[in-house]
Amino acid sequence: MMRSKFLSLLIRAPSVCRSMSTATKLTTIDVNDKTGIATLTLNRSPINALNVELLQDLNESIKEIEDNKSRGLILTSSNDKVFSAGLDLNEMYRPDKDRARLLWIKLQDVWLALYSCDLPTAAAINGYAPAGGCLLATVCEYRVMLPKCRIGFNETQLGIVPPIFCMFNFLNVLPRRVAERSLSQGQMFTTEQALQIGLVDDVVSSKGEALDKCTKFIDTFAKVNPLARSLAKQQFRAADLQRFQTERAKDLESFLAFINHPQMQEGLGIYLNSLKKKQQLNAV
Ligand SMILES: CCCC/C=C/CC(=O)SCCNC(=O)CCNC(=O)[C@H](O)C(C)(C)COP(=O)(O)OP(=O)(O)OC[C@H]1O[C@@H](n2cnc3c(N)ncnc32)[C@H](O)[C@@H]1OP(=O)(O)O
Repeated sequence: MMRSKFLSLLIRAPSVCRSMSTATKLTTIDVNDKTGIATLTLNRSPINALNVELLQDLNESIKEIEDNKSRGLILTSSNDKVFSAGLDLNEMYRPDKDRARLLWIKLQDVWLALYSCDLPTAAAINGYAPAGGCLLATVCEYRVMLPKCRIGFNETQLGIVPPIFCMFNFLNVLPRRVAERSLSQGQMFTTEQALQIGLVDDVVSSKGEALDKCTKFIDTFAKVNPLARSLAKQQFRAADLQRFQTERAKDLESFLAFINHPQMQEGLGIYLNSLKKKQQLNAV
């Protein structure tokens, strides 16, 4: 009797979240003790622009989640309007050479860690997700997004060639023709358009609902053997991973050559200024 009462209490116990990361990090990890799923939150104010430190913390957090044998990983943002603004343009404009190199290496590392992650991954896209933001969302296996946001690889609009790993992500999610066209045009999709073309799997009205949907997605694997699931995923991604490793060094050198080009620097300066001007206009 006592035992069954104890068991029923256990079953009914509310889910408890444990935080795994230290407060000094630009990411936080909360593990739901009931589901065993880890929520990894981007937490770099104001817009989760990906600088060296945020990418470093992301890498460490992904590793921590894998090492702690979580059942799945949900990626989201603490900002209620922006998932991630993509790469921190200040790291690319008039760059410090060593930091720029590090930035790209860390971005490659994050992509690799998520693309080859053993766990099921899902993105709760609770805000805008341009460029690097779209990369983080589309490297995951499932996406749910809030209305009135935008997502896409806008690189070519900025005169930037999207790296091959953007292509790998899109080809996993979109038909080839749509992937090629949207990458080469630098298209940004509204939430509704993203749902229509399959760039996101679902649309919900709150972050809480988005996290619930991601949990449900991860739960669809509950009865699947984890090793078989993980190896099946690796099998699908092996050719991309192989090509990435072959081209990784070249990809880094292209990025460095690209951002050090005077024309590119001029364009970046104008773009950064236009983003700041937008705020000045809003204040008038
Ligand atoms: C081979 C080379 C490959 C290189 C690949 C690059 C991939 C990339 O990721 S490039 C980055 C592309 N990102 C963007 O184009 C996003 C630009 N930003 C926006 O569209 C908007 O900021 C937003 C929709 C994300 C958010 O809008 P919101 O109104 O909430 O905020 P803002 O007032 O626009 O911005 C606040 C603040 O942040 C500055 N900022 C915005 N984006 C970036 C960024 N990516 N890097 C650095 N800084 C950024 C913006 O200028 C404002 O700054 P101030 O407060 O100083 O005015």
